[in-house]
Amino acid sequence: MASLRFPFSFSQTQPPHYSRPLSSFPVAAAVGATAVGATAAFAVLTSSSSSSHRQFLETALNFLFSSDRTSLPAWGTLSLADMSVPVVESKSGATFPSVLGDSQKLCGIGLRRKSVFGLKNIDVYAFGVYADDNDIKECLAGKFEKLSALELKGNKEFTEDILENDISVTVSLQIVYGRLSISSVRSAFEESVGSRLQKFGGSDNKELLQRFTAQFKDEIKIPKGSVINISREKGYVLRTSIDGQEVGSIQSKLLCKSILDLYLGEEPFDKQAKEDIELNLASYLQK
Ligand SMILES: CCCCCCCCCCCC(=O)O
Repeated sequence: MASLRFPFSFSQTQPPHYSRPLSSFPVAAAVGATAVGATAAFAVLTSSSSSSHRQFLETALNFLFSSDRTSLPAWGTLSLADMSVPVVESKSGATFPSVLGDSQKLCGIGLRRKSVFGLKNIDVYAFGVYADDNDIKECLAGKFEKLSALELKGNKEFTEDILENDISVTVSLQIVYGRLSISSVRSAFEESVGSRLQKFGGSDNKELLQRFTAQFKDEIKIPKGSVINISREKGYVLRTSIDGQEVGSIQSKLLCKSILDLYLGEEPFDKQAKEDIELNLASYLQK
């Protein structure tokens, strides 16, 4: 039988490692558990089937029982973003801040693996998806607020509305493969974004794809640790920056949807990441 371990070895200075970290649901469970007693938290912890959720819950509990904590957040409103701890994608070691800019909260992280010459899979980049919770609420609360976060997870209409609507979202790619050239970044985008442009917009979008990939100019270096941020901003403006330097912006609803579809669509690069992201986005409607 598992034993109760309080406090966990949580350090405020060292970012916690999660392989699959960010479900508001277990955090909410942890917060709730504080109110009803550690026994309930223990029950949730020991019955959690997924080791990542278990890990995440442990961290949440650490936070709650940490001596550094000065005040308890309101019932059910705690998310990792509120804890302001960076999140580490455990397989690659890539670290993601829990909040981007003023208002975008980290909703989930994942890993993009790609097969090379059909032979072996390499880990190319880790990614984090950020969204503005107020935007989500403004756009989608009217339609979905009666459904629980768990009911919304996997709900096709909800996912479709996230892809389609003018909601601020950023996908942050952190390169983990050490020998990446900018031309391979261009061709990877050509393949993945190209297939989505075709799926949603038909075959007549070569020029749009070319405008997007042309942002990744030959002189740009992309060593391990480089960060490519791709943001959908208000008015369906897709802004791209590399290591904090803007490389271009393109106003196109179709392009925005095609990029987000890579991570949240029917065939996402990382299925578990998509689930975590959806659950967190859905939880914003409940707050
Ligand atoms: C050797 C493999 C090279 C792959 C480079 C991918 C770099 C970024 C591409 C982003 C879009 C995608 O993941 O398809």
